[in-house]
Amino acid sequence: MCLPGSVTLAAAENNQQQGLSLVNLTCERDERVLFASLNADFFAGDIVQVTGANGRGKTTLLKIIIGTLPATRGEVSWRLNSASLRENLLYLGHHPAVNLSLTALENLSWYFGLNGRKSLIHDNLPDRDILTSALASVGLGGYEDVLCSQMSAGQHRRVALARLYISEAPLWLLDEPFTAIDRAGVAELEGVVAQHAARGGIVLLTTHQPLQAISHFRVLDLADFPPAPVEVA
Ligand SMILES: Nc1ncnc2c1ncn2[C@@H]1O[C@H](COP(=O)(O)OP(=O)(O)OP(=O)(O)O)[C@@H](O)[C@H]1O
Repeated sequence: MCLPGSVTLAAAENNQQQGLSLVNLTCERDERVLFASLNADFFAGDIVQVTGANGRGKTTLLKIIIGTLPATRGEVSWRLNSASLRENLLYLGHHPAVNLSLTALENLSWYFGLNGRKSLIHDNLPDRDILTSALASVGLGGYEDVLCSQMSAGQHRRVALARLYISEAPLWLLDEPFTAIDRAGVAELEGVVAQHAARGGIVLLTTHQPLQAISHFRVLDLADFPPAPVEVA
C-alpha cells in the first residue's frame, strides 16, 4: 500500500514486529539539501532522540515519516499490524495545536474524536473520567472546563501532552514535546515515554534538551547525514 510522500506500509504479525525503516532518505527544501542518504531502523521498545541544530530538518523528517511532506529521494517503510497508520500513530507536532475557543477537556475529547461538544462530554461520564484523569496527570486537575484561551503556553502544551496518557497507539512521534514545560513536568513526561517503550512502543522525539530520566535511548543526529560536498571544478 502506498501513502502520500514516500511512505509504504507492510504487514507486521504482532506489536513486537511493528517498526519503521528509513531507506536512503534524502530531503531538499528550497534547493538546499537538509539530509542525505539517511538509513535507520526502529523496533519495538526503541526510544530515539532526533537531534540537530535549528533548521537542520528534525521537524521535516518527522513530517516525511508521517507522510505530510514528501522526501526528495528514498523511502519510509512502516511495519504495522493493522492497515491503518492513523490507528497506530500518535503525532504531536511542533505547535501544541490547541483550539483556544475550547476547554482543556473539549480539546482532549476532540483529539480522540469522542465528541467535542460539551453537552455530550458531560453526558458521557466514563469518557469524562478518563480524560479528566489524563489532564490531572499533566498537572491540569481542576482545569477541565477552563477555556484554553485563558491558559499559558506551558498549559497548552500540557493539554496536548495529556494524549500520551490515553493513547493506545504504539508509535509515538513527538516534535519538541517538552517545550515550555517546567523541569518537574519534563521528568514526569520522560517517565511516560520510558514506560511506553518498556511496553513495546516506539518513540521518536526531537528535543534540544538532554534526556535526564530515560536511561536507554538512541540518538539519530542529522549532522551525520550531511549532503555530499559540492565539487569545485
Ligand atoms: N514552510 C516551509 N517552507 C519552506 N522551507 C521551510 C519551511 N519550514 C522550514 N523550512 C526549511 O526547512 C529547514 C528545516 O526546517 P525544520 O523545521 O525541519 O528544522 P528543525 O531542525 O526542526 O529546526 P528547529 O530546531 O529550529 O525546530 C529550515 O532550515 C528551513 O529553511
